[in-house]
Formats: sequence, structure tokens, C-alpha cells
Amino acid sequence: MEGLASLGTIPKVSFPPISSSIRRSKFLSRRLNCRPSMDALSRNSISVASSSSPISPAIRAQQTESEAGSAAASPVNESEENDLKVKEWEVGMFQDEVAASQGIRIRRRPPTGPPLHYVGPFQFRLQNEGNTPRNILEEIIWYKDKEVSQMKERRPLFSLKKDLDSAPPARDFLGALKAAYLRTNLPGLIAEVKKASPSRGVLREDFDPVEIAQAYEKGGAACLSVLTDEKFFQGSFENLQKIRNAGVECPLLCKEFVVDAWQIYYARSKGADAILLIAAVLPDLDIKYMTKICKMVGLTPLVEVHDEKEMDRMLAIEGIELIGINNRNLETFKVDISNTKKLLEGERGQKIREKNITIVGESGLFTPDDIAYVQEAGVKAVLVGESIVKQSDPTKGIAGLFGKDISA
Ligand SMILES: O=P(O)(O)OC[C@@H](O)[C@@H](O)c1c[nH]c2ccccc12
Repeated sequence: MEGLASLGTIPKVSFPPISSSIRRSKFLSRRLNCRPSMDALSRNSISVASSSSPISPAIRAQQTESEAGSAAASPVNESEENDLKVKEWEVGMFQDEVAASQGIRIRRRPPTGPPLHYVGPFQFRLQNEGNTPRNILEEIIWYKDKEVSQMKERRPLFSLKKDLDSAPPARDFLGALKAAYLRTNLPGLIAEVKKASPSRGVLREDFDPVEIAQAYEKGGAACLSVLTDEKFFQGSFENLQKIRNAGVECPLLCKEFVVDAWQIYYARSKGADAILLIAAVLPDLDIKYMTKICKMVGLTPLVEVHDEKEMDRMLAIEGIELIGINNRNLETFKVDISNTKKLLEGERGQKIREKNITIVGESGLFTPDDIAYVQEAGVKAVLVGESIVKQSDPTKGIAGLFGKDISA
């Protein structure tokens, strides 16, 4: 399992009963709104991931890469295409099972609708219970899944990779946070360039991302976080690029909802220095694989957790150096800064210190007392948006947040 991230091939298994293969193909054709060929229907041995090696978007990115490479040389024929689609369906199925076994409630994409012959009350029931997102995070993730697959079609991985050489060099995000802590004896600030959010609406009407970024830098921010999600947060990759190209020296976190390793390459190509990975969305294998991809391309992964279970999962993974504790529950929007304290207490806190992991307190921080509270709890950095972005002068907003000028 550990080595899965680096493998180029996926283990082959056979579907024992031919009928289940046919069922899957039919099911898939409904889901994909296409008809699988007889070839795919009659095959009882196709290449899929075995359930002992749950495949993730991470692996899909690898597949995309090799698919992209081979597509140029030889066009994929119909039966191969069908096999691929069957495989994708299998992959999705295992992904949700694996995620659920790790306590992840967020489903990566809507479950397939009811079989076509189901009518009347069944359709009604299934639509409400299955195919509607259960909360805002799930809604964002389902949308992101579609958005990313469209973006991938326009910019396949192999072409994206070529851009990495010409991307502005990655800077040391974690190093900047540590240096700020040493310099000020206060948590290093990741100041967020955030126009709006689903829970708070528009935070700032006159939103000039570069001006805000420069004001944050002037105010003593160690790093910046730039929302790139357009639909729910009114952010963009254009903002990220503009800030980077304007010469802002603070390392930049790409604040995204990552569901596919492709997004990591994309963020780097746009000049990001770090990227968020959300444990409530990504199973362990994705986190492991994606952290490796991040390191390969020079991005610092910031892994976000919001409860004990997610923290324990991340503490069991080797090589994680930066963990954010979100005080906002992304499923309910409830904000409670005592969450940071709760997750750093007792043995957990001990383990975090032993592993020398830097903890970021995220969300709902407004006053010097809030900062002191999370610092006391053990954080060495904070991620702050609303309270500083709303100030007419965000530079002063930072001084207000810390109760003193931290720029010197
Ligand atoms: O505006 P606030 O409450 O200071 O929060 C900032 C940041 O923590 C929040 O925007 C955030 C934390 N994790 C996220 C994941 C996705 C989108 C946004 C977030």
C-alpha cells in the first residue's frame, strides 16, 4: 500500500461472475449516459483496482497521464474506452467504500440515480436521500469534481507538466511561518485574500486582490492564502497569479478543494508555494499520495483537520509537517475556537510535539485574546481571513488582530 503512490501499474483482478460484469457495464452506461459495447459486456476479465488497493483521484491522475501520453500515439478504440469507463466506475465505488471506512462522510460525487425502471415514489425518495448533497462541503466537492474533469480535458497533465519549468520558483512556506514565529514570538500569520464565503456572503465589495495582498505583506503577514474557488468563494487562479506576478514576497497558499492530483500541478504552474488538502474529503491514501506529489513539485502541503478522528488519521501518516485545525466545521459552518485547544490536548498534543509538526489555528480568530488563546493551546501559526479582509486598511487590521504592530 505504501508504495502504491509510486507504482506505474495497477494490479489486475478478474470479475468472477460474468453477470456482475454485465451489471456493472449496464449500470455504468446509465451513469455515463452511453452504451457500453458488446465487447465490454462480454468480457469477464478486465483490469480494475482490487479492493485491497483502493484507487483514488491520485491514481486517476497517473492514469490520465499515461492515457494522455498514449492517446497521441494510438487512438483509444471503443472497447478500450468502455473498459476505461467500467474501470472508472469501479474506482469510484471503492473510493467511497474506503472513505467511509475511515469515517469520511463526504461523498466524492453523487451516487448513481435509481435504475431506469424505478418510477414514482422510489424516484422521489432516492432523489432526496441520495442525489442531493448532504451539506455545503459535499455540494462544493461534487461541483469541484465536475469542474476539474472539464479543466483536465482542456489542460491534460502532460501539457501542464511542461509549464512547471517556466513557473515562478516555489518558496519555503513552512520556513516563512517558522521564521515569523521566531521573530515575533507570536503565531506566524497566514493572511487570507478572501472575497466571499458560503457562510458569510461577500466580505468586501471593493475587492482588489493585489492591493489587499500588498497591505497584508506590509502589515507583517508571513504567508498569504489565496482562495481560488470561483463558484463558492468568488476567488480565482487569476488572483493568485496576479499576486505572484506583482512581486509579493510572502509565500502563497492555494486555497482550493483538492479532489485530484492534477490540481496540485495546476496550482504550482500558477505560482503557488503551498496547497490545502482537506482530510474530511480525502482518504489516507490520497493524502499520502498527494503529499508526495506536492513535495515532488515543491509545494508545501497544509493538511486540514477539524476533529479528533481526522487528526489521528493524519498523525498516523509519515511525513506530514504542517497541519491546520479548522475551527469552522465545513459541514455545518459552526465556528468554535476551542476546537483548536481540544485537538491539541493530552497525548495527541504530545505526539504532535514529538513529531515536530507545526500547527495552524484556522478560522474565527478576531482579537488579540483569540490569538493568545490558540497560541496557549500550542499553535505556531494562524490562518485568518474575515477579521482582517473586512478592514478598510488590512495593514491596520493585522495590528488590531495581534494587539500590536508585528511588521518590524
Ligand atoms: O475567515 P476566517 O474565519 O478567518 O477563516 C479563514 C480560513 O480559515 C477559512 O477561510 C478556511 C479554512 N479552511 C478552509 C477550507 C476551504 C475554504 C475556506 C477555508
